[in-house]
Amino acid sequence: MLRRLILSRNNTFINCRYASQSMVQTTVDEKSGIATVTMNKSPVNSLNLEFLDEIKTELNKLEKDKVKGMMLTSGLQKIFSAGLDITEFYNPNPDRLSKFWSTLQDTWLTLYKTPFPTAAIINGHSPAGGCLFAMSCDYRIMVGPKYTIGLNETKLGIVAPKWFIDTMVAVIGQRKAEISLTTGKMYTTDEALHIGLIDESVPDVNTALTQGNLFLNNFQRISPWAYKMTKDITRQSTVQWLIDNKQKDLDFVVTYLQSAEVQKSLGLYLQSLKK
Ligand SMILES: CC/C=C\C/C=C\C/C=C\CC/C=C/CC(=O)SCCNC(=O)CCNC(=O)[C@H](O)C(C)(C)COP(=O)(O)OP(=O)(O)OC[C@H]1O[C@@H](n2cnc3c(N)ncnc32)[C@H](O)[C@@H]1OP(=O)(O)O
Repeated sequence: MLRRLILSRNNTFINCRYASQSMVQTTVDEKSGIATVTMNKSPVNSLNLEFLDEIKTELNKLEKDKVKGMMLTSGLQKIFSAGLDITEFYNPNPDRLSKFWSTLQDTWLTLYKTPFPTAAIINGHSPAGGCLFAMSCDYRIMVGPKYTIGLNETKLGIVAPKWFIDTMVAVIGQRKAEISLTTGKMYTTDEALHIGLIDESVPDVNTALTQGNLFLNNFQRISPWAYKMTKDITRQSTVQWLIDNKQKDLDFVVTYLQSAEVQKSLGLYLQSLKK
């Protein structure tokens, strides 16, 4: 791991930690203690095993370094994240599929439970797993108006797992989540703001980062212990369900994803993407 100091947008020095050929770049503003984690896996930030592992490792490092907050964003032009890498579960190797799903569970738990406040800077499309990661942050700022966000699993002929669904219910409520999930709706920025899936819509990424810093700076005046306890209590039932059902969730998903019917739907969906 290499470290260097670079000059940030607001002319303060930031501590930049990066690994050669890394898919995740992190900078930490020395003054505010706020980290920016940038996902950078071309072409669409699809979440495969190695990428998830890198994100999880980075989040754990930030926790160890006691950062004061974290913004999650994308280094790609128009995509926050295309969600889970479909090639991990289309014609999969069963061992790798198990490893992939356990890593997804652990990465999500790490992100959802961070002891520091988090903001998603959604600077591009954010379907499915991309939407899950954005919803797992404490606050969402999306660059409008061109991009879309949502849990579109039914459009792929698959079902969002219970913990994806519970995460969405926690953000927009049961009724809106049910409609969103069953229809696989991808919302425009304006629509997402209207239903509360995002907290702010802004015209460009610089404004999004400024607003993200503003949100995270609110916590300078909040006790970290009070913050963490409140977040733990609020998110407890969703987190605990997965902790208690990790193996069951894994076994079910691995079997379900390898069924002929699901594989057929995924094949057709992948073909439509290539077109
Ligand atoms: C009974 C059941 C009960 C309980 C449930 C139990 C189990 C459930 C089990 C499993 C659930 C699994 C959950 C999955 C959640 C997911 O995240 S699935 C992924 C969903 N993602 C998408 O649908 C996004 C698809 N992509 C797009 O819409 C567009 O690509 C995007 C808008 C992101 C970008 O558009 P554009 O810039 O035009 O790029 P391209 O479309 O040309 O794409 C570039 C290349 O990237 C490939 N690609 C795109 N997305 C993915 C992806 N998610 N995974 C892998 N590859 C992807 C695309 O094919 C192009 O490849 P090419 O260059 O043509 O080779």
